[in-house]
Amino acid sequence: MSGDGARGRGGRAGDDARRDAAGRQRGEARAQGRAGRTTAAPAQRARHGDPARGVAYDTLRAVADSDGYANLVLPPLLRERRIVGRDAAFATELAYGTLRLRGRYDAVLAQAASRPLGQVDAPVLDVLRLGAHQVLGMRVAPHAAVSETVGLARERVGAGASQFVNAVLRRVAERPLEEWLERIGDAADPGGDDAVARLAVVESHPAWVVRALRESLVGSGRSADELGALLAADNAAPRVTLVARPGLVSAQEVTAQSGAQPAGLVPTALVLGGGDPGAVPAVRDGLAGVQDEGSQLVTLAFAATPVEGPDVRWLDLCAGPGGKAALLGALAALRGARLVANEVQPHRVRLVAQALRAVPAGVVEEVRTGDGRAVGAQEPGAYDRVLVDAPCTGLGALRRRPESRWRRTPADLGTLSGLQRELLASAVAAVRPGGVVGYVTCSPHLAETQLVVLDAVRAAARAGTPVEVVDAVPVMAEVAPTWEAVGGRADVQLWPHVHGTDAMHLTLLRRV
Ligand SMILES: C[S@@+](CC[C@H](N)C(=O)[O-])C[C@H]1O[C@@H](n2cnc3c(N)ncnc32)[C@H](O)[C@@H]1O
Repeated sequence: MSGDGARGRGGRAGDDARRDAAGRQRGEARAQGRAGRTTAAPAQRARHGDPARGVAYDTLRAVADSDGYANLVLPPLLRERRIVGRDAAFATELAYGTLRLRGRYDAVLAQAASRPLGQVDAPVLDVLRLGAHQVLGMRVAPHAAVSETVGLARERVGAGASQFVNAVLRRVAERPLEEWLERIGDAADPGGDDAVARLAVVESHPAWVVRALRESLVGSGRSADELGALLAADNAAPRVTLVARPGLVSAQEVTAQSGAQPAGLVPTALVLGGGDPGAVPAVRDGLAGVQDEGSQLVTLAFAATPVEGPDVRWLDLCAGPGGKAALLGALAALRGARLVANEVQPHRVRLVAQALRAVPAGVVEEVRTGDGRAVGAQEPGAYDRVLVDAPCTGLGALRRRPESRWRRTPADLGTLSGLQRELLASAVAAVRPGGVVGYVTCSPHLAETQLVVLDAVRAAARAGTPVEVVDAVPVMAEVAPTWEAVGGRADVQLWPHVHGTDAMHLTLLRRV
């Protein structure tokens, strides 16, 4: 099951061996009584209890109270409190894992608690969730997970609540994960005929997301039987993948600097075994970056698609924060092309400029702030290639954004797919006949992928700027030889449980 997967994968067993029974790290120095696990002063530790658990709790509260994003809230808190190394890794797994598996743990807690969860104050419920993840999803000894979490409750939400937390977590710790999964699955699906309801609670996804992902699997030529594996993959921490930007740095150089090893699908992608990617010299200098292998693959495939005629002016229509733009910039430099990077949000435009800092002078024609929907009318037929990496629900990157599955609603689809249609229509107008448009989402939802493309092809014909779908199979054979096309489809749909990437979608279109 994914909870086991989350703790079993990623080589954390070594870390676990070095923690004491309370989930605390026992480095050599600490074991010899020479050092604590953080740089916080002893007085501060005594006042604030376990800093790693405290930071995970504060992250959950910020996500709940201020609509924060865990991946934006947690890193600065770790820095501020000088929590580093294995402590930081422990806090990160505790916060992110708890957020991903919230639905599963709430179902467990609902059975273990003496009162309905709706009557439990939100801060107390967050403490309980953190405790449940330590007991059921991490290798923390149950008695220690309970006592440390009770300590956290006493400190943050009061003595009365801590007794309640103690009682509930003791009940949670009475059964192994597998038994809880049976129980919560049976409670959600008493008749044994509602696989979606069972998977939703066991694999901790909203039911509408489970249904949508099942449709996406089937619609992209895969089997609905893969659904459980897909959901489980969403619950595992993603590996950290680096991109060695071609022409700026070689994969071998990045490996020599970081120990990162080939990811497997595309030659630019390397998996970092551990450590801070920002400390790798090539990353610091912008020659390499942190980028999911799926993002690299769709960018490489877009750039490798043949255009008819000149191939000198490229546009990245939705460029922020600039990961794909930086890879495109590196490729453009090698191929004698120029790149325009467009983004609507000014603060993200600054990130694009930063991402492009290592691309040779003269290659980046412009990094601009603008509404991509207007570009087709403003610059008709002005580009040889246009990439539309569209704003989307992110349902393909749920493992990376731990809270997002609980925030998204089906209503988001309506708003986003309207915007996606407009952006794709603008891209089609901005590319010249013979040129190529790449339509990319980090969502596999059919309403954001195949349906948007279908409408765009029809709309383009009506608008007098017809396009055809380009078969991605020969392009993929060139950029990712191990990739296997499914069901004769011309587009590309990647999956975390199959490819180890985000569930990125790519359709290639050519103006005729
Ligand atoms: C999926 S992200 C792009 C990620 C980026 N290509 C990368 O690899 O780093 C979508 C981007 O589209 C931007 N966006 C949203 N609406 C837009 C519009 N009307 N015009 C241009 N960009 C837009 C968002 O601000 C966001 O930065």
